[in-house]
Amino acid sequence: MDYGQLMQEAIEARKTAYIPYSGFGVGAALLDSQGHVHRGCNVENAAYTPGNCAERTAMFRAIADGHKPGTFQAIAVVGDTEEPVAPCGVCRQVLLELCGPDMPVILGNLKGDIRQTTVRELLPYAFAPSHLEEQR
Ligand SMILES: O=c1ccn([C@H]2C[C@H](O)[C@@H](CO)O2)c(=O)[nH]1
Ligand SMILES: [Zn+2]
Repeated sequence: MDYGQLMQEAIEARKTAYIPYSGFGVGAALLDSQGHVHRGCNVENAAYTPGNCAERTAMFRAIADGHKPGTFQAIAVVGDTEEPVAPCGVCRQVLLELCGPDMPVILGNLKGDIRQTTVRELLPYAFAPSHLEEQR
């Protein structure tokens, strides 16, 4: 599966977004170590705060299906945006935890613009799991 195909999966995932409040649909597609895709969409809530982003839906779905942190190959994310969609800060932190700093992140929009980056580029100087193990 190439990144173009992964983006197509994200575009499909976006169609299931539950977005009664923002109207802003996002889709994500996470590629696992076996080449299988885990789709995610954003899921909103009347109380707003409980809403979940597409990226986290895809990651949590894969973890719940038994995949281990650090074993994923790439994630594609898409929104109907002028520029390739920008993941929120919370998702960047979860991407670091579950996908690691070097994993490719493919950002896109419905016009077909693509931006390839990494988790490290999206979250520099990050607070990381390893910091909890440091002793003084
Ligand atoms: O990368 C992003 C950015 C935003 N959203 C969602 C959160 C909310 O449901 C809506 C508007 O912020 O879009 C995502 O799912 N992923
Ligand atoms: Zn997010």
